[in-house]
Amino acid sequence: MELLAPSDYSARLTEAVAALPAVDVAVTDCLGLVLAEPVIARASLPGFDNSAMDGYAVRAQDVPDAGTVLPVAGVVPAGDTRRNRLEPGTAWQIMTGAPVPDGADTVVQVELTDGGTDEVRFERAAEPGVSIRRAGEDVSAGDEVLAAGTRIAARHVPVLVAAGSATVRVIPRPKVAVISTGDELRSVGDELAYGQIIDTNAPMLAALARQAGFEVVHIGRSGDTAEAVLAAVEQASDAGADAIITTGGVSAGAFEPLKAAFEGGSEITFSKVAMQPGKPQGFGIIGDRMPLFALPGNPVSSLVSFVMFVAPALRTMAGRTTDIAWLSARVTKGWRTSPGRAQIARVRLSQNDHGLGVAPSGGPGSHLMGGLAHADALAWIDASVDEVTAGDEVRVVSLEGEFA
Ligand SMILES: Nc1nc2c(c(=O)[nH]1)N[C@H]1C(S)=C(S)[C@@H](COP(=O)(O)OP(=O)(O)OC[C@H]3O[C@@H](n4cnc5c(N)ncnc54)[C@H](O)[C@@H]3O)O[C@H]1N2
Ligand code: MOO
Repeated sequence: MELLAPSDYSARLTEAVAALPAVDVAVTDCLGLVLAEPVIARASLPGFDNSAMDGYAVRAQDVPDAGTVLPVAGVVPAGDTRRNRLEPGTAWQIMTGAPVPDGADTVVQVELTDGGTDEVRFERAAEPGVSIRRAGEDVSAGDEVLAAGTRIAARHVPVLVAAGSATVRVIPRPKVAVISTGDELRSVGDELAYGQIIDTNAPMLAALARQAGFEVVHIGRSGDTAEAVLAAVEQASDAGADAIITTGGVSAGAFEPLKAAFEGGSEITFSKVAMQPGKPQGFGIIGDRMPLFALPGNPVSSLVSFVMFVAPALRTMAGRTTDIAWLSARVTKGWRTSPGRAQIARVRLSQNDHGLGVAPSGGPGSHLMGGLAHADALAWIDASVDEVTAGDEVRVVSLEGEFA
């Protein structure tokens, strides 16, 4: 079977999926989601002229000199819903955020006065237009405050909330189900007979999916028969999943349950990708538009496949970027790699005077979980390269964030 270039394989997956249908979500619950429509301000911001300082609202012309004394008409606290009026020759004591009385054209901060409550003495002449935050100077009602396609971050929340909509139309977070396959698998805490191992891939893939910003709705496991796989897939889809990730059973052994369940049908295509780890892959759309990613069983192969192929496709479903957040780093200690397949190497990053440095972390075996825990990034090494040497520039993606 011909080896596919990783980029071609990834494109095949991202092109086969689509953004989920938009839904309305409370503005307070939309962190990390992508706007399906622009957000239009229902109200101007600020909503009214208000004071930027604690002090006195006056007409500047009434405070022409240092030493001017004016009677204080009252106090305007923040939240005052009265429509106050300033009579010429008087002052209102005013607090930060309080509405400026009609007729006042400036605010003198309290530090420049004697702070009086019945009458107030000013230390210097007042300038017009000081310390007033004008209605609409930030946002005007009807303005587009956020464009469709914006992924909501904390910095967007104030304007989103203040703009006055209780809900926003967003693309929901894809719901993911994870299924591990293999008769040898047991759960953490179970007694292991000789030949059995703990299922590490299902918990790892669930963690990867959550780390990348998706929701996990089901974690299942299947034995090594086609019937068991099909039953597990049905359970995952009953759990409300938008996408299913399986691990194991996609290579050349005598018991390859994913292949047994789907090979020969038209739904899942099994491929070999020119990448190490992560060569054997399966993907297809099953039933009613359900993407199924069939990843290799070796734990590191599974992790690399998630970062390289599954996460970009799930991001497409979430309306997010397909791009992986590659950074450029300079190799500080070299390593050998076997040519023919792109190597996705486990590495550690360091910061040095020249920028980001990168060194290998552990061996290349796809079963090495201890070493994986010490790597904090993956480095892309082209298929044509057989030796990476100190000083080479390589692309790396951090394993700490969302990979995008
Ligand atoms: N004759 C060949 N053998 C293999 C080939 C090949 O091309 N020809 N490819 C190798 C490569 S590369 C990979 S990667 C693996 C992929 O194997 P499968 O996807 O079929 O996965 P399994 O055989 O089920 O398991 C492989 C390995 O990983 C362990 N495993 C599986 N699931 C889990 C889990 N949930 N948690 C922890 N560990 C798991 C499993 O016990 C095996 O050791 O195939 C190579 N073989
Ligand atoms: O492709 Mo396998 O993932 O090399 O170990």
